[in-house]
Amino acid sequence: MLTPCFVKWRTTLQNGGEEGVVELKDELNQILMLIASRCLLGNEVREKLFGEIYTLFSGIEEGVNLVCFMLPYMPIPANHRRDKARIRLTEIVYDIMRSRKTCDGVEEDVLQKLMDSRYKDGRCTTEAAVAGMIIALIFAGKHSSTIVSTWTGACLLTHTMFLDAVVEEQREIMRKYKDNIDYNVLSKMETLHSCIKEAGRMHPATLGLIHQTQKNITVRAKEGSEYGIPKGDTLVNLVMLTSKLSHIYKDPEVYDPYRFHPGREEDKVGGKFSYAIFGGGSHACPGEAYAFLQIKIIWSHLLRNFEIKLTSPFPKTDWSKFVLEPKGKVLVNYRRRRLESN
Ligand code: HEM
Repeated sequence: MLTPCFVKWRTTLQNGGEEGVVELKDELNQILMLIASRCLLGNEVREKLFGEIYTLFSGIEEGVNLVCFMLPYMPIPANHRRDKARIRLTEIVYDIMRSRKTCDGVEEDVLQKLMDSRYKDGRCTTEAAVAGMIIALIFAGKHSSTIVSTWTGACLLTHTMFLDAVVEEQREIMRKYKDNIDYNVLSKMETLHSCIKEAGRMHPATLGLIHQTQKNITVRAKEGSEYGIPKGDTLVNLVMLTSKLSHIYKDPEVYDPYRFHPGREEDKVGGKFSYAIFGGGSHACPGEAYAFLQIKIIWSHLLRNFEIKLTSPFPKTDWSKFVLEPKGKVLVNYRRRRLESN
């Protein structure tokens, strides 16, 4: 299903040549938009509307900063562009849904699943609800994955030991499975998986999680003291702090993907919420497995087909954004290669 996305992306990445310099965040954003539009929205978008949808989502993403979050209705250009983009995206989704209904077309994508879904009481989903859910899903799926895959690249390209380990893992995969990368093969890329997971821990996309307690609970601190929290209270987990707690993660400021491997498993030391990059509880991210899958597909493809070097300094975090992303341009030099399996 994803091969056409890579073919389309390769043309952009290569820009006609075998080597060059590209801005990594932008490239990853494009491939993730291609994947999202194929898997979530369907063929119509990827074939005919990709450029427009890409621009509209950039308009929405521009509105994901702290000012727009605190003052969502303030008449500033970012809020205006976000709202205009949302209206146009809804129109596009309505058109796709209506044309599928008119032509009796059935596609294999999430949009179709939402269109065919029913509420518990038997009612069909409304057009407005489907459009809202699909736009939210694309945003949730593409934006955070772009950020985590860019941090993964920046971390790997500056840590030779782990880059070599991931490349060796790809060689091993190629020896065994050639280029037949399916779901099962992706689940065998354990080193790459840990490198992505560790990039997420070091650079969490989420500033904090805000949840409301549904019942009275008791929380025990590490020294043993207990705190009662009444039902209805709002709790905030500052993920960028909790993912660096030194009694859970040894040398938390060091990029060390092996901390998740058997024998160490530091993400389990503090209980099930030690690793909260994807949230937790009843509102935990439902797209976690999908996110790992797409980031693994992208980086395994890149490492097998390109030699890549980071040419700009290691990026800083952009604290003005609501979803924390690498600040400024992340430039990489690429040269096409075919990774030899022996
Ligand atoms: C690396 C990529 C991703 C990261 C870091 C991420 C992170 C998160 C976080 C922190 C939350 C809030 C959880 C909480 O409040 O406890 C969340 C919620 C959510 N995510 Fe993700 N996510 C990613 C990818 C995806 C993908 C690929 C999808 C779907 C295609 C997705 C769909 C959602 C949805 C629908 C929610 C709301 C869940 C609810 O409120 O019940 N996410 N995500």
